[in-house]
Amino acid sequence: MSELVFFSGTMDCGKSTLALQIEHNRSARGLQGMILTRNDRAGEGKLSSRLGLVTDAVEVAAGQDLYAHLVDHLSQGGRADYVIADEAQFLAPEQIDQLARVVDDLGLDVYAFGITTDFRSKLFPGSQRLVELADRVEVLQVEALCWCGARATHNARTVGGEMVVEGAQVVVGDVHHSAGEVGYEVLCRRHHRRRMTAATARAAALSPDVLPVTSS
Ligand SMILES: Nc1ncnc2c1ncn2[C@@H]1O[C@H](COP(=O)(O)OP(=O)(O)O)[C@@H](O)[C@H]1O
Ligand SMILES: Cc1cn([C@H]2C[C@H](O)[C@@H](COP(=O)(O)O)O2)c(=O)[nH]c1=O
Repeated sequence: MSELVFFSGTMDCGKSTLALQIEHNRSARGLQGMILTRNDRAGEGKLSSRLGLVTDAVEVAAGQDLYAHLVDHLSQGGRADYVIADEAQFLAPEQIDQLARVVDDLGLDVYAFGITTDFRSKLFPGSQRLVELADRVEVLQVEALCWCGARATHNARTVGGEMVVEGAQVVVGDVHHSAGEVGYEVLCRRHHRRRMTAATARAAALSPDVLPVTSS
């Protein structure tokens, strides 16, 4: 029975790497996947991992009907044995419904990869729909860690190392970024709630206010 599977986790936990591994293992056995993505950091029509692997993908457009895309592809003699959708948080809820229809009506497995929540710890609409519709939600085994060593469960957006809570939901970026740029950092819930990033924790530790007071 074909399935819609949502592989979810924070940024930088290995989702795209797993997508590329699934693709590699299936293509090594002669299967052919339809690889979809949207707004990958490597550029349009790319699915990339921080381990350096990258493959070509179909860049999903806003409003594109993904079920119709698959039907057109197959009816024109193209082949698709399964579907991989990376950065699935950026898909519209309707597009997730179309992927569910690909599973149910075309009998293809669909593997979707994405972050569940945004920098304000609110669900992305596409991820919400995936949680609602997926046959399985899989949390990745490799733990991304907060600066304190706890499992990272939340994505913070940072500017100059400080966490921000205002701004557009979608801003493409990375956990590795230059100083001053908008970037991201994964945190545990406790430190996300306290808006405490690695940089602000370091600054607080160095602050004279928190140095132990010596009694004389
Ligand atoms: N130099 C490295 N050596 C080993 N593993 C690395 C290295 N750089 C990145 N990684 C691994 O790659 C993961 C990020 O993979 P990626 O697929 O890009 O994440 P995601 O798609 O979830 O944002 C990191 O959590 C880490 O496990
Ligand atoms: C938290 C958050 C993230 N994004 C963007 C930043 C990246 O371009 C992607 C996530 O990619 P990854 O492969 O999982 O690292 O999402 C965003 O636009 N808005 C956010 O709130």
